[in-house]
Amino acid sequence: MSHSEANRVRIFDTTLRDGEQSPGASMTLEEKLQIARVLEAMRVDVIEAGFAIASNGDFECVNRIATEIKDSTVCSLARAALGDIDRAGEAIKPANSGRIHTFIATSPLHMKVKLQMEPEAVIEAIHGSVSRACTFTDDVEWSAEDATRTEIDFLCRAVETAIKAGATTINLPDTVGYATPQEYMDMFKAVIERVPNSDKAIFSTHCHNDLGLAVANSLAGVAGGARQVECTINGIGERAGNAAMEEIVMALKTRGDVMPYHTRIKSEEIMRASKLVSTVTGFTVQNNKAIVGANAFAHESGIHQDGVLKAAETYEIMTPESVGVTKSVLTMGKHSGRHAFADKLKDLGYELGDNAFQECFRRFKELGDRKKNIYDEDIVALVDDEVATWANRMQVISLNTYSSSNGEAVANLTMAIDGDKAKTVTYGSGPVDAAFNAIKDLIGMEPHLQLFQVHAVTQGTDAQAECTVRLEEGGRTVNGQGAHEDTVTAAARAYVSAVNKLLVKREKKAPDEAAKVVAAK
Ligand SMILES: CC(=O)SCCNC(=O)CCNC(=O)[C@H](O)C(C)(C)COP(=O)(O)OP(=O)(O)OC[C@H]1O[C@@H](n2cnc3c(N)ncnc32)[C@H](O)[C@@H]1OP(=O)(O)O
Ligand SMILES: CC(C)C(=O)C(=O)O
Ligand SMILES: [Mg+2]
Repeated sequence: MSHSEANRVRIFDTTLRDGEQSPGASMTLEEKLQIARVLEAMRVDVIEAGFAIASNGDFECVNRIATEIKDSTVCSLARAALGDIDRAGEAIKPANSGRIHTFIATSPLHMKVKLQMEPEAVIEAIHGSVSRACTFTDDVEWSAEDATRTEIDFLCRAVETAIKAGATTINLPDTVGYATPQEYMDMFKAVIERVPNSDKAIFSTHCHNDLGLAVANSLAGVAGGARQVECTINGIGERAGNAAMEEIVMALKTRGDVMPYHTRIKSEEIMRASKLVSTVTGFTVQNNKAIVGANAFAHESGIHQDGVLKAAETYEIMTPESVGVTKSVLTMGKHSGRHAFADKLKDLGYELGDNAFQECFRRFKELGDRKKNIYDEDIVALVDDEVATWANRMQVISLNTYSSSNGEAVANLTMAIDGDKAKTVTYGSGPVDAAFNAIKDLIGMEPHLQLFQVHAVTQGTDAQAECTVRLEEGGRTVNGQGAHEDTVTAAARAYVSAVNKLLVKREKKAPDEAAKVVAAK
């Protein structure tokens, strides 16, 4: 990729102006300052801080940002009206580098219906507004609002007028997100070629996302000769939003082979900016949003996880670090495979033998079928439970319980006892009581239940339950744990785990007695 100045694309961020025009996205002065600081740290070229005439609050925001921000140009929007321009000029006065961005619509529809102005009057307004802006700063941008629905001859005349009056940046917005990439590129090519003084200005894109084409159109505009892109963090903005800055920056960075342009943006700051804008506006970022969505660097399917573990480039076209994400995530779920599961166990500090691993994986898949999100805590609970019961003499094979609010509960239990299957159907006052009675029936022991505790491993009604059972027998006290997404099964597993520990204690003291009890059933 060539890093010549001719191929440098300036990033003009309008999160604080067009972004704030999203219904419900209003920001306070302090919030705007916070965002402006992050934009400056990202090395954004121009920050459009607001529309100074809109309100005293907007004026103050532009003015404070102009006072504080030193490394980015600070800009205010203004209509083609002297009052607007004077207010914008006043607001940006303290800036190290200040810009006035003045605009007027040039499409037949907007001129006739909205402005109710003849085209000639619009041309005069362009000259007057740009000239006035130049009395405040030599950095003046002019925009042809609704450029993509403007007749090309008139657009060229308007652009020529603006440049003659002193505009150094010419913005050709797709105000209503109507253009296609080919059309947008052709418009830039035509204007740059036909306007005699076009070499005296930098051309700019400004795209809205009504057809989901804002980013594609912006990149097409760059291919057509634009060297400034107007965009917002997370793509927030009027209606369906503006072109998303993070997508433009990373598209140019990742595909320099076919788009030989560059920005000076520090892309590692992208995630921080995205999170801040989302928090401040309350607009959550969709999980599958490019670059900054929670799933942008997350892999759940086993084949992808296996690929990423072998070489991240198999399924990642940019590194998470390059956008400020610490690392990619292998999300554990029903689509995960053995490679990812083994990697997760290693991360969690487990080393399992082959049989235990296969059994844990089987239970993990079962859990995945039933539970939407599998957290690390679920896997820890599952593996601990499996490891704890692996070498045990007694295990719960299956348990079905039936209970109602006004009657006895029934438990239908199958257990493995020293390798043999044993079954029973038993009653109780509730499902847990029935399950415990069933276990006692099969093992032929009557330990005293001292404690029964349940807690949810993670959040949600599909969370696994982790149960603790404390049993006492002949002065020996043991705790057993069990985990399962079915609370009664978790309780039964905990009970049986405690019984196994009692048997171990018995064996240590009186091996014959332990053997007798188990053989009794
Ligand atoms: C495509 C865009 O994003 S453009 C920017 C849009 N952003 C905003 O509008 C947010 C801030 N806006 C505001 O606070 C207000 O609209 C203000 C302060 C700018 C104007 O408020 P008001 O004077 O009450 O006018 P109102 O908003 O109702 O109507 C807009 C007026 O500006 C005129 N106008 C619109 N664009 C321009 C322009 N570029 N140059 C000159 N006049 C314009 C309209 O024709 C209309 O004029 P009219 O009152 O003679 O009919
Ligand atoms: C003010 C202009 C640049 C604008 O936001 C648009 O046309 O979308
Ligand atoms: Mg806009």
